[in-house]
Amino acid sequence: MSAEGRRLLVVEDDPGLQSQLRWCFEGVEVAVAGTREEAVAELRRLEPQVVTLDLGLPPDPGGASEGFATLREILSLAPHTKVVVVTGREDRDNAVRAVGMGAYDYYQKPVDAELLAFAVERAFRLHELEAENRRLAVGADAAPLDGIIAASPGMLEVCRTVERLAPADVTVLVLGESGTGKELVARALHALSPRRDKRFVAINCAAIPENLLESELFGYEKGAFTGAVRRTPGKIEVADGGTLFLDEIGDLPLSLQAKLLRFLQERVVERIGGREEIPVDVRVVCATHQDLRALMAEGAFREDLYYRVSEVTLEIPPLRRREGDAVLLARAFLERHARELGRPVRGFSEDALAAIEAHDWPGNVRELENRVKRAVIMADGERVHAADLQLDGTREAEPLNLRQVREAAERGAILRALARAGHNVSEAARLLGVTRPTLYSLLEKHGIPHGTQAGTDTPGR
Ligand SMILES: Nc1ncnc2c1ncn2[C@@H]1O[C@H](COP(=O)(O)OP(=O)(O)OP(=O)(O)O)[C@@H](O)[C@H]1O
Repeated sequence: MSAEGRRLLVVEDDPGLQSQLRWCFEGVEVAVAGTREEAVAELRRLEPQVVTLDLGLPPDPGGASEGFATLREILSLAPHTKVVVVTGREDRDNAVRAVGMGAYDYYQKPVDAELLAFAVERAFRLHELEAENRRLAVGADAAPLDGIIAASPGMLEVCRTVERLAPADVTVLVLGESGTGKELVARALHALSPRRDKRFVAINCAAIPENLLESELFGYEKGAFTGAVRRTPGKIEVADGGTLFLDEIGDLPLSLQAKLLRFLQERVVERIGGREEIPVDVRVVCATHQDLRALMAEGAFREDLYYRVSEVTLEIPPLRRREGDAVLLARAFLERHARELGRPVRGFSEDALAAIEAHDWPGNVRELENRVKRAVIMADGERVHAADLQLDGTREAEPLNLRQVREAAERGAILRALARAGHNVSEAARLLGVTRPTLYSLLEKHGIPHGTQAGTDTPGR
């Protein structure tokens, strides 16, 4: 916001002081308000970074009740605003109370324009610094391991185990419900290992049909089957020197279980249609949300393979059993998505926080992230409410001004068009009835990411 310049709102009912203060701040756009209603209207219109607020406003010019009410309203609508309260000479108690309520500073009358200008200058500078810090802090949240947000004892223990296991080449089996962060843990094992500069190759055994899975894993020679037009290395080979992450190992068909077991024992692969044994040095990490012991009992999972892949097992607790993590994660996702989507959303209402804590999160962190992302798009004001998360509770957020409502509507329309157009910008522009360059500048304006998406088999991140 500060990129558009410094804006100051002077809330003062004395006409003499009003005209004096209007002109004493250089390089600052100034608006003046004489009452609480005017102040809130100007706050919505101007979006000032700094407000000077005379606590003695009508109908209580001798007291401070109206000033306090105004302060409360300003800080609830625009919490990052720096408010400098201006009080009578004898009124230090109220000044201190105002600071306790969240005002940035106080200034006692009689007004010395030069001194007040200093206080206002400091407030602008602090606002700019804080805005910069907020920008930098996004994503650098409590991170016991790079990329993993956690504070609960259960997850911190997982992180400590990851640190201990990462340097060793042991095969790790990561267990946990869907969406608990198993892939994230596998990536952390890679990132903290000496293999970090080589590739992390992920393959989801449940997502690929059996006949394709074999060629995906082991590769093939030219002419090995119809359509095999050129020699293609498999994922295992591609991961040479790095880490191979086999997700949903419980879904690996029995025929491939035998082949994988052979690879784990002998550390060589043979491409389909090939004769050569190719030595491959990979660290294998597997994951599943299934009960492998039950699968073994049914004969659906080989016992010898189980013992190979589970040299060490690591259990990721479900989100409902991580005390305090849901709110921590929700805050981090809100900051991240608000920034990426360019939405003016700053936090959660009380009812939203209560709902986040009360919810069972059957889809774990993935469900939480999806709900927060959706809420960031849907929220009308600065706060996300329980209703935006589609959790219980229905209190409506109050938008700051019409510009914010318009921007939210504009952004919503763009996101829907992009989704409908499969992220094809030309097609989305056509759906929206604007030119491609116009859409590009709108994407920039709203900070909506566009362009290619990262794959899962990029070299270690
Ligand atoms: N502790 C965490 N901190 C930050 N992000 C997390 C955390 N746990 C999970 N995530 C995010 O949640 C999403 C789901 O995580 P991930 O894909 O690792 O789960 P998974 O257990 O492998 O899921 P599945 O079993 O469905 O494959 C990802 O976007 C991941 O980045």
